[in-house]
Amino acid sequence: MVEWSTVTTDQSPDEAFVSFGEQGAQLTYGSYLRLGQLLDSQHLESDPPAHDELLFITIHQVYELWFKQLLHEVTAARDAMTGGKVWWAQHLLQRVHVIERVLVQQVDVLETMTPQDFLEFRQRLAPASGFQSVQFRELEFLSGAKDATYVKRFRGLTEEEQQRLTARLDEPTLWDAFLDVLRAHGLAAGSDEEVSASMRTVAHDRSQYAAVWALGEALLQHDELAASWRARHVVMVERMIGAKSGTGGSSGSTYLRSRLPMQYFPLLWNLRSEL
Ligand code: HEM
Ligand SMILES: N[C@@H](CC(=O)c1ccccc1NC=O)C(=O)O
Repeated sequence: MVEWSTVTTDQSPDEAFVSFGEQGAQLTYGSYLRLGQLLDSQHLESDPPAHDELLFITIHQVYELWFKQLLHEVTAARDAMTGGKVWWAQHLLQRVHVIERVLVQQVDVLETMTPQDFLEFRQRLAPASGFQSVQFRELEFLSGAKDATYVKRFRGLTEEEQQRLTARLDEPTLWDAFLDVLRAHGLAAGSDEEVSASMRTVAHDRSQYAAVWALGEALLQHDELAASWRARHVVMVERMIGAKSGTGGSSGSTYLRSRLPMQYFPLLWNLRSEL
């Protein structure tokens, strides 16, 4: 059997390890990832501490980190479409889909919490609510579902958050960028009727318009995955709080169910009826 001591090296294994990657600035795993800040950001409202509140905070923070990543990818995908780099937009949208599947599946983790255990700290949360997630709303606006009334309905936004949302209302959406792609391929994209006719052309001549068809399908997938998240969220909400009103002041599941039919790209869905 070969022992550590028989390995031929002019350094002991310990010294070799210590010297590895320590040139110049003293970057460490923890300093690079700012773990001091990150792991000191879970502050419970309940007192005495409710066991499940750490899970509740952690899961929301993980969602917000992924929302940040999604905004990064979706913005870049939009810009790639407008800039004529359809292949890059396609690549980024595939990543967006994988992250969105993770977001849907993550509901399973929170559903290991029982309604009784949630009620131990729920009353401490009002008037806060997921309704106030600025990044979630930014993603909706960026995807195509702009609704200025949400900016007014938000209470307690910081100046910076207000500006971020207003900026998203002013900037082009994924859908605007897709219309740029249609035009770049010589397809009309003025009115809804023109866009629908162009999409029928694309659908019926896929060998000619393969990249445009694939991009439309990637957008539809993004839309479908957002719908999946809303559907899982509302069922989880009914499991946790039934028909109670929400801490954010809405009717709760009735409000959330009214949001289920939302579509980012209605013309891509209508196309299915016209084929
Ligand atoms: C125990 C788990 C949860 C319950 C009971 C719950 C409940 C609710 C309720 C009742 C609303 C409607 C607004 C209001 O509060 O009046 C809402 C909205 C929302 N929640 Fe949750 N939620 C839960 C977990 C989550 C998680 C993990 C996220 C992830 C970020 C989230 C994100 C959102 C968002 C983005 C909205 C706004 C939806 C929209 O306006 O379409 N929620 N939630
Ligand atoms: N709106 C939820 C509470 C809740 O889930 C929540 C509270 C504060 C921050 C984020 C939350 N998540 C989703 O709404 C409720 O009515 O029970």
